[in-house]
Amino acid sequence: MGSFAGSCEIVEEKDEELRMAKAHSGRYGKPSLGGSSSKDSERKQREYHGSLEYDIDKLFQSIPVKPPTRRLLSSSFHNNFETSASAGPSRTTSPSTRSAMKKPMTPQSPRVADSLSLKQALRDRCISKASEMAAQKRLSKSAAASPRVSEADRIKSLYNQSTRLVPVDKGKGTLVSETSLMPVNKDIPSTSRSVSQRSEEPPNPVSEPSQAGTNRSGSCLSSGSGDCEVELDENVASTSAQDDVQEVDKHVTSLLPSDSSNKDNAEELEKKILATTLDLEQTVKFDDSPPEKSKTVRKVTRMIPRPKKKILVKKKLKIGIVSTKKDEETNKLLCQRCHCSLKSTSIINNQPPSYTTSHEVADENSSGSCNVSQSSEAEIVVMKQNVSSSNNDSGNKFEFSLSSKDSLGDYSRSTSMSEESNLSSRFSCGNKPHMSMDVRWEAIKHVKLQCGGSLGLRHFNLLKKLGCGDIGTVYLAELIGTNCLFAIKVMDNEFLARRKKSPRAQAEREILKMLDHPFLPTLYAQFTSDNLSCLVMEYCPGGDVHVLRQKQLGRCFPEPAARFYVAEILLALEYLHMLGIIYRDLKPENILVREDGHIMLTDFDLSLRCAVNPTLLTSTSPPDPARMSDPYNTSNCIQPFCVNEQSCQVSCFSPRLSSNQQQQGRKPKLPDQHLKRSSLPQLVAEPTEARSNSFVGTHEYLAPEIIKGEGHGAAVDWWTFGVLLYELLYGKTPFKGYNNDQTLANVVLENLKFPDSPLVSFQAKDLIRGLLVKEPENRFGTEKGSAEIKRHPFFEGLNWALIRCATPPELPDCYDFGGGPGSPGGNDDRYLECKAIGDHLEFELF
Ligand SMILES: Nc1ncnc2c1ncn2[C@@H]1O[C@H](COP(=O)(O)OP(=O)(O)OP(=O)(O)O)[C@@H](O)[C@H]1O
Repeated sequence: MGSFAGSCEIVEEKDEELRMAKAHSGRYGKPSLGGSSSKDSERKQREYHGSLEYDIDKLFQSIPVKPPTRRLLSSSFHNNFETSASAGPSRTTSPSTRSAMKKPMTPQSPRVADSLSLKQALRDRCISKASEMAAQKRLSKSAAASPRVSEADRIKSLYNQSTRLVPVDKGKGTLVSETSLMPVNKDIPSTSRSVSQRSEEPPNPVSEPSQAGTNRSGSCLSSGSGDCEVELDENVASTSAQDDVQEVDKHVTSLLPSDSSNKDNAEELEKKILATTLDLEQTVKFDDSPPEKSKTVRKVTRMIPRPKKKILVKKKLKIGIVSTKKDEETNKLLCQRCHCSLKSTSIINNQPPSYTTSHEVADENSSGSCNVSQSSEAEIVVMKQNVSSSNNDSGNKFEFSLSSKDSLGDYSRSTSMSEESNLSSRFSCGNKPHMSMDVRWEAIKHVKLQCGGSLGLRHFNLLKKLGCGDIGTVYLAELIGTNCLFAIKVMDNEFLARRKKSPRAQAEREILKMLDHPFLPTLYAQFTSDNLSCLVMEYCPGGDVHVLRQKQLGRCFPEPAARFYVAEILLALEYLHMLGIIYRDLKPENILVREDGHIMLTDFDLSLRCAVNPTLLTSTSPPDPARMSDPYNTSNCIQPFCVNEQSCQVSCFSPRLSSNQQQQGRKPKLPDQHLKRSSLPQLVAEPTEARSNSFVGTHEYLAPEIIKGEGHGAAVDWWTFGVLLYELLYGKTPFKGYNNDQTLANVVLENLKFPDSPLVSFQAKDLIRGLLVKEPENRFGTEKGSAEIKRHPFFEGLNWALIRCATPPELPDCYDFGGGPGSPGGNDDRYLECKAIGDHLEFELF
């Protein structure tokens, strides 16, 4: 109150104060007696000036008093108070306000009795006003926080989830690599203390994820399409995060039930809180205890947005390669780093060139920076991998080594892991049967033969840059002396090592070597040249599906086209899962379009490798003739060139009945109605037990379990598959928010909604609904993998075995080969410059 009165009345003149003081001393003081009494009166006057009474009197003076009715007075005060309050401190300079304030200061002083009652009224009024304001403040807070108990509970539980150490499911024996779970320090009594203790620890630099990102510590995982992919670094403590943590604690505490009915406000606030919580979910790890008893070391990390151009390392490395015109006798390649020339024996009589370079040999023999000793002739790769197993506590890390005679993956290996039999059979395939008739194999073989087996960058004409990723740059290249085009991914080993991205590059390389599928890239060769690691892959001239979608009418695909693309993706994912590869980065940007319009899924550096145990689910029922006309039947192909998909899967991947089924002679549980009608066995090769705690992917495509940090497995690929289908059909992703945090919050909390337009079939929506189930255990595909998805009515009538012979959707005219040597736009003198701009490393071709 004092402050109210004071602030209201401070504008009045001094003489008026004096007058009031006198009146006051007259009223309450004793009569003055001589000199001492004058001193006395001065003292009293001083005391009075600082007293509450003075304030009240001042306030009183400012009010136009109409003695007959106290009510009127109150109301009048109220009005004046509001006026003055709204005028704020600037009242002192506002003439209008001042005049208003002066108004009550008319000479008509009220009588003492009136004054007392008025004072009381004023005091009451001020107190009630203050308490009213405080109450309003409280109300607005609590109203915003929790009008609906269920919402609050939901958020609280989400918060709790985020703060809980991921439980180990002993029954399933799934969780591995829980390296992100910090031990609980019971000695640390409070939240803030635990945070500060953490921040006192020496800063721990960003650490690289274990193979394929199986823990939460590590560096930013990204690929260059402008989306953000993040991987948490739990080792970086920050004091600002401490504030955030406390803020979230406060938020969550305030989410207690209240009686407010302001639902809209509350929802908005909840979302905000959730966004903060979610953000912190990524950045902070708590324990389960209530804040005041928190004992856990909080690990702070930061979401790192994925820029179009990757922020990498500060490095200035220039490697230039110059080649002279093709028809010249000597095809020179100049290294800009040391300006040595890479000699070529030229293209004489159409002989492929052969080059020698001193440091290329050295590079090939050096282990580089990625713990991999490489050469095009022989290679020993040591990989560590976290694999799910029934022994979930240990994480069951295993290690295996691969050796190769040939860079294309003819391996012999030694491993302690029995489940690898299927992997080894893939490795031994060597020359990619589905591409065995491909002229590009022949061309590569031919050049290798000519140059003594040591294929290098010098054998290629780099025609143009196709794109820049997080770990390397991809060029369109022509194998010199042939008309064969390739996409070459060039990665700088030193750079990768410095940025601790070598394991990602290695994982990608290893996965590429394993692949042999029409909808996945073929790796034709790999070599290391000038400390640059190069992967020679199949070139896709059709661009990516993201760009292709932008070119569609309404920026979305017609349903048949979308169905075609997702069907091919489904087969690719099925194959990857069979190999124990969880892809984890499905999005249109990673789906390239081949020249023939079919697709190719690329980019495996975020993929997780794990054990898989393909299981053949059989039925003992006799063959059902009706199934031959079953639209879901995939083996009724009459085309001579068609390989029966199911029998192929059986023979290629040697699935076996699960040991339980074999031992108990039990009839396996059938996956669905369609299978019940079928007598053919069904292959389920889903790595259902794989678990990772990495935070990887692209915001709009991240599965809820990744966001919540609950640990994830192969089901994330079925979630992203649902998001993909949605985006292809509707031209946008289902949970996109106005920023990344909002998107993450939406993924976890928002219900799936379908726009009214474009019109999409019930089947498509039904499939999307099944895939975008937030709980992975209830998600379509989780249990039986692609087998159950393929049988969904959305794919009715699709002949899976023949899809690669089907006519793809029509492509817009977007082929661009960039011109070859000698062709318009072609560039015969080539420079490959690897330069660093800030933190960004870029290879330039000019
Ligand atoms: N085989 C290919 N054929 C045609 N273009 C390709 C091929 N491979 C890659 N590209 C293009 O090169 C770009 C960079 O590819 P890259 O895989 O290095 O990066 P990314 O997809 O951003 O992934 P990341 O950053 O995770 O490595 C891609 O966006 C794609 O457009």
